[in-house]
Amino acid sequence: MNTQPIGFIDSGVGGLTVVKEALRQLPNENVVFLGDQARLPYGPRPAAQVRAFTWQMVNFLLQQQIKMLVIACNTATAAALPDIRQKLNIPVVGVIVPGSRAAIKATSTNHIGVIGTEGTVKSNAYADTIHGKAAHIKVTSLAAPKFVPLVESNEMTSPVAKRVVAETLQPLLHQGIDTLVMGCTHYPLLRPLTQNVMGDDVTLIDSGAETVSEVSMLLDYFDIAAGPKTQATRVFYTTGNAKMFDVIAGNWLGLKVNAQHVTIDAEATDHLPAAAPQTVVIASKNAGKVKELAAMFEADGLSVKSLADFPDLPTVPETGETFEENARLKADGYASALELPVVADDSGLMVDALDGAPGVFSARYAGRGHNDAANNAKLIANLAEVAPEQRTATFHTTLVFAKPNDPDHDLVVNGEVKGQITGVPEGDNGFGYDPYFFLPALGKTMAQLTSSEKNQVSHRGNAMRALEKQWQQWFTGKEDAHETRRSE
Ligand SMILES: O=P(O)(O)OP(=O)(O)OP(=O)(O)OC[C@H]1O[C@@H](n2cnc3c(O)ncnc32)[C@H](O)[C@@H]1O
Ligand SMILES: [Mg+2]
Repeated sequence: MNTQPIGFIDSGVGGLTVVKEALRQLPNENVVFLGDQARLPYGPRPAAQVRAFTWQMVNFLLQQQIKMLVIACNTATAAALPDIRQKLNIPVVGVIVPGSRAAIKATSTNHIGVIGTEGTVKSNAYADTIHGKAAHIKVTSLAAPKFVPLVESNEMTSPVAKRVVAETLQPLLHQGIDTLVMGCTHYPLLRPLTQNVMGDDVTLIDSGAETVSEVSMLLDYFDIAAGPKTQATRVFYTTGNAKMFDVIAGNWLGLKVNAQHVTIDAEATDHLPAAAPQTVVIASKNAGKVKELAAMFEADGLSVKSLADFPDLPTVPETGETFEENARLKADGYASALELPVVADDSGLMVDALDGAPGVFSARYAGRGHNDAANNAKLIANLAEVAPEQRTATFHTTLVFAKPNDPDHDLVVNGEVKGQITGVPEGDNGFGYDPYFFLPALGKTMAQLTSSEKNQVSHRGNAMRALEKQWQQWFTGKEDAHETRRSE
């Protein structure tokens, strides 16, 4: 009996598909998992770099006294398994041989498809392994580089995921493939979408699940299984964002996961060029705003989250006196709490006849129990004596984009639009003061515009266009200093 843990490593959350199978097949075993999300994805990286990163993960887990190592990542298995197996004196299991073996068993047309990351496909590891055992089988491999980002941003069932999966798998259809190897441990999280596109006649092989059968066999062979009375522990480490990891891992494993953030080699990470983020959080509780802001980032290929995705996060109070102060408070506060890049918007209506009110108090204009209707009622009451031509007003937005724990380098942009406050509300679109905000040039209120029409003229649209020009450069650290300085 041996109660030391089995170690699992992966570039991200994908290896959890193997852990899930291990919890099912080997419930008495202690498990320790490390995901290297800070340096994800591994797929496009050169093999030598994948090997170096994999060794850093291995060394971290060796300090946890593991009795067996599972490389729950196809890219890392293809790049590093022989080397690691040769140098460690504990059993080391990869995912490629078990997946290949299961595929050979399943095929009757003798044509196997393999999907994997660019690294796995380029290495030819599946084709070589399959041909080493059964040379007559035809193997068609296809890289699916968009799958890992979908899974890591928890987008497994979204319409975008559906489209990406259908488009990616297109070249594998109508070729007589009856067995498809999901050659990346992230892919089983997209299993329903994959099965749907390939059709029910195609057998999907989950290399990770097959790997656990091999682990089970080796535990017996080396006589190192944990005894039946073990109170099993499951420990999770990530080099990335622990909160995000907990959400995905918790859903997938059906456990309460409390991952610990670790740094396995800060020096190696520091030398890497900053990659553009995959996920951006819009730090707003206002669904109208989130919808308008999300459209831009999604068009730039990012996955967008909002505060609605993090319901337990404490609210950052808006105690500033200007739009910029409030937007900075929200962006910096949420970015450091979430350890993710965050965009915050502070916006409001400034009415000239009311000396710029409600201004930064636009959301809470009506005081306790405020809502859009109460705010609008107070606005109209305060303007009752003001002639229509004097009811000029400006909508203002300040957007602040913040990286985690770097408040001195926020990106700040502004946008405005001018109009007039009408006495009679018109239109059902938009939110807040939109039904009363009349645009003389269009002869309509903001609430009479569709969302894309509003975006073309609005304060937020103008600010977003300014942000769109700058954010990618700013994010990778090549920003022009004057764009980020604190405005007076
Ligand atoms: O702070 P968050 O969670 O982002 O949401 P909020 O609604 O409290 O946002 P603000 O503090 O920036 O207050 C902005 C208020 O200004 C008004 N407002 C801002 N942009 C608007 C728009 O495009 N159309 C109509 N009203 C708008 C509306 O009443 C908002 O509640
Ligand atoms: Mg607010």
